Amino acid sequence: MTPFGERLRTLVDQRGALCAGIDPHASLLADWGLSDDVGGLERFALAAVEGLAPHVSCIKPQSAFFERHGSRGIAVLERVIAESRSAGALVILDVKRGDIGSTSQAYADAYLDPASPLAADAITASPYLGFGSLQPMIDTAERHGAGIFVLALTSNKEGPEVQHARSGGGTVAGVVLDHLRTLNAGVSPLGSYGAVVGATIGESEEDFAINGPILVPGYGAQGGTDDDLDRLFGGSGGNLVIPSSSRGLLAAGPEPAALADAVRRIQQS
Ligand SMILES: O=c1ccn([C@@H]2O[C@H](COP(=O)(O)O)[C@@H](O)[C@H]2O)c(=O)[nH]1
Repeated sequence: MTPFGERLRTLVDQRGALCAGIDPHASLLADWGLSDDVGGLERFALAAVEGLAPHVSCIKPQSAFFERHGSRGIAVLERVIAESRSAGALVILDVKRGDIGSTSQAYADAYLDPASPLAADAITASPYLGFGSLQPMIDTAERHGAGIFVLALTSNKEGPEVQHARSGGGTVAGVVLDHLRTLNAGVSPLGSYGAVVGATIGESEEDFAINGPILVPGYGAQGGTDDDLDRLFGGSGGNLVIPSSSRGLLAAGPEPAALADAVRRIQQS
């Protein structure tokens, strides 16, 4: 399998960098006139895939909103992954997994091994049990040409307590970025190991040049703007910045054509 970073680079050149999040909040189901049950979830998620997946490089389903509907919700997530990929998008499954190494392997088997029904092109992962605890995920991603986006500076206001803490000469987030830089070193056209950096983090002195993708949630509903993207990442050449919007796009539904228009408006802005 072609490595994730290379597949992402190619697709962004064709479709632009925007990532569309599929977060079936109960309030959005209500806004779309759907019931907060697995039937409503399925109609919501598949309409979102139809309107968004043919037009963006990445679809990012938020696993939690499917898990809250139990096993039938997970079955809908499997369809979202399969149908988004059929529409040509790469799927970044937002599961933020992280655990001791032996359990990390089980997460890797679930989400990164193509033999699994939940396999995605990439996942989000938490390094806060120590970056080395992610090694089974990294090895599995390497074997199957998948990607991993590791939380560095998250978009929520509580993140700095941990992520700005000092470790060695820099911050904890800086250590995470250093690990990613090392993993991606020398890879062309782009490494497969990305960072998650929120559009809402304000000023930052971190070095974001990791030769890999930077997934930027917080764009749209949380207040992040194009100016924030320019300010934070304008100078970090070699990266690929992937802004991700969920509620901001989904508010345009339920018509798939209206969702597609919302994508076009952002892509042209
Ligand atoms: O730092 C982070 C990491 C992940 N997220 C996730 O992204 C979406 C954001 O949804 P919006 O509706 O566009 O606000 C959501 O799934 C979060 O869990 C994040 O927001 N910040």
